[in-house]
Amino acid sequence: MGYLSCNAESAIATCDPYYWDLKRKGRTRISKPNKAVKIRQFSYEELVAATNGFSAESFLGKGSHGSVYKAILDDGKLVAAVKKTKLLNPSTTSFQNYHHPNNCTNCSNCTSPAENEIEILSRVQHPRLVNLLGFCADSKDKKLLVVEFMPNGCLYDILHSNSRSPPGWTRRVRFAVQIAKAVQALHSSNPPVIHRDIKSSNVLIDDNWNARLGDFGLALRGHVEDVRVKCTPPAGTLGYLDPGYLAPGDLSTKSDVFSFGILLLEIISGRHAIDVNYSPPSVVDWAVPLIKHGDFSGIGDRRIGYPADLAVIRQLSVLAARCVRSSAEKRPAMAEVVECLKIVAKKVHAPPIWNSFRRQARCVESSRPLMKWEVYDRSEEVVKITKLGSRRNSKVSSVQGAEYGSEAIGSIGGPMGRSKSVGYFSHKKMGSDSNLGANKSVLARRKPGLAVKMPVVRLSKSRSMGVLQSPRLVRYNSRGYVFEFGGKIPGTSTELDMSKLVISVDDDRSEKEMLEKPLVSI
Ligand SMILES: Nc1ncnc2c1ncn2[C@@H]1O[C@H](COP(=O)(O)OP(=O)(O)OP(=O)(O)O)[C@@H](O)[C@H]1O
Repeated sequence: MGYLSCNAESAIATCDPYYWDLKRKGRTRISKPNKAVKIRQFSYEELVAATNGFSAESFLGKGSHGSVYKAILDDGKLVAAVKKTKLLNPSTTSFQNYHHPNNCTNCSNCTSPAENEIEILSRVQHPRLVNLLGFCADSKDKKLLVVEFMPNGCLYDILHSNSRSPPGWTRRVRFAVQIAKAVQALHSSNPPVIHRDIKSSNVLIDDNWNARLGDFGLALRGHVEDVRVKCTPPAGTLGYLDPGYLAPGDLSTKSDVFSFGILLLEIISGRHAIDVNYSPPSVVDWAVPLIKHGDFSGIGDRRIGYPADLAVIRQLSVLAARCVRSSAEKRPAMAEVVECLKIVAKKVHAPPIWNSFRRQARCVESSRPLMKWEVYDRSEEVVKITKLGSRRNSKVSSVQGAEYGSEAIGSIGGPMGRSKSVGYFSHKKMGSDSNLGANKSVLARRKPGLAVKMPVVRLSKSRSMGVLQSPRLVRYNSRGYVFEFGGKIPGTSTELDMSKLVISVDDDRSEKEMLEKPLVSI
């Protein structure tokens, strides 16, 4: 995507330099000025050798400022990414357009994105950033950046690629928390750093599948009085850019909050920031009216269905809507965004017993209206946990009521009804002799055309209790398969009737793995 620039050199930028947000909240702890991080200086020859002469095999991708290559350094002990900026055309480069008349060395108009990135990343390091390892200057004194290598691509590809299954809610929320923490770290550093280009293609995924914020070519570090901040014209990526950031003086940390809000909408919906296939094309113009009307069901990514706790979508959507408010002052600070997301993360994480089978389940009451992407008929929708003489089973019911009592989505308005999650069962509550005489429907995501292999559903507790097999395929549509199966676990006396329980599988494994391995292992 292109960069937007406008000439407004005289205004003064603000980036909450006096920490008004923190002071207003009674938190006056101000971090010490960031010390310079020790970074390494590489020789050009070293990088040429490490990238095999910047070969096609080492090529990782191309951005608006240049190309990125994989580099193997230190006899294979260090794998890094080398960012090689292209030769700059003075007529098209924004920083050249705004060249400071005095040719100062302190102004971002007079430094290249690579120099800017080195300047900032040599001061700020954080586990959620793509950190700088070193740099190098070529024979023409053009800077090359050496940054941490991110082997799992960028969030943009993960969200929008058709060739892999989209991430589930747990992973999406985890990414959102990690990106928010990265932005918060920038905003709370001293002096603050405003990234100005938060977008899914600048979020890279490390070898542990953690999200890292990268690409500091447009970032600004400084206080209101700094020449660098005062002279820098607006920039960013269309679709993510704060509409109120029209002159240098409009800049604040809240511009990043806006871009983060767009990114959050993208994470929730799987929609591009701008997509002409939608009306309106802008994700914010599309999503905010839906959120205002409480139509959270229309926001979630249709490819993955619902999270176990529907409050997850509601809370994410409301937070995103707050981030993209047109009035910058009304947007939350990133510290607040992080706190909100941590709460959502607790909801999206199932308790340990359910984590063990890495999927989420939900019961749906018959009174709830059908959601747009649900694949089962209303006739199958009646879900009830019935007590059949077991004290243990009654606990299961009451646990659900207690968990959801304060979080009834239906009370927010809109088409979402109150839902109950079987994800809140614990093996203690089920007891050692629980019986799952069950009729269940299991919905698994599945690509059309793949042969169906019937899953084995293991039912056990802390120890394996039995195996429920031979599920019956009820139907298939483009969203997946619905299985219905029943049976009793051997050696049990009480019965928990989970008739018409609907389990939607939110599983990050591949489709193949998901069908070949047991769907449910309690
Ligand atoms: N540290 C890294 N490790 C692995 N791949 C990277 C790394 N940094 C960038 N890449 C890859 O290189 C490509 C170009 O990245 P770059 O940051 O230059 O541009 P971009 O963010 O895609 O676009 P723009 O410059 O317009 O923001 C991207 O596809 C990205 O996946």
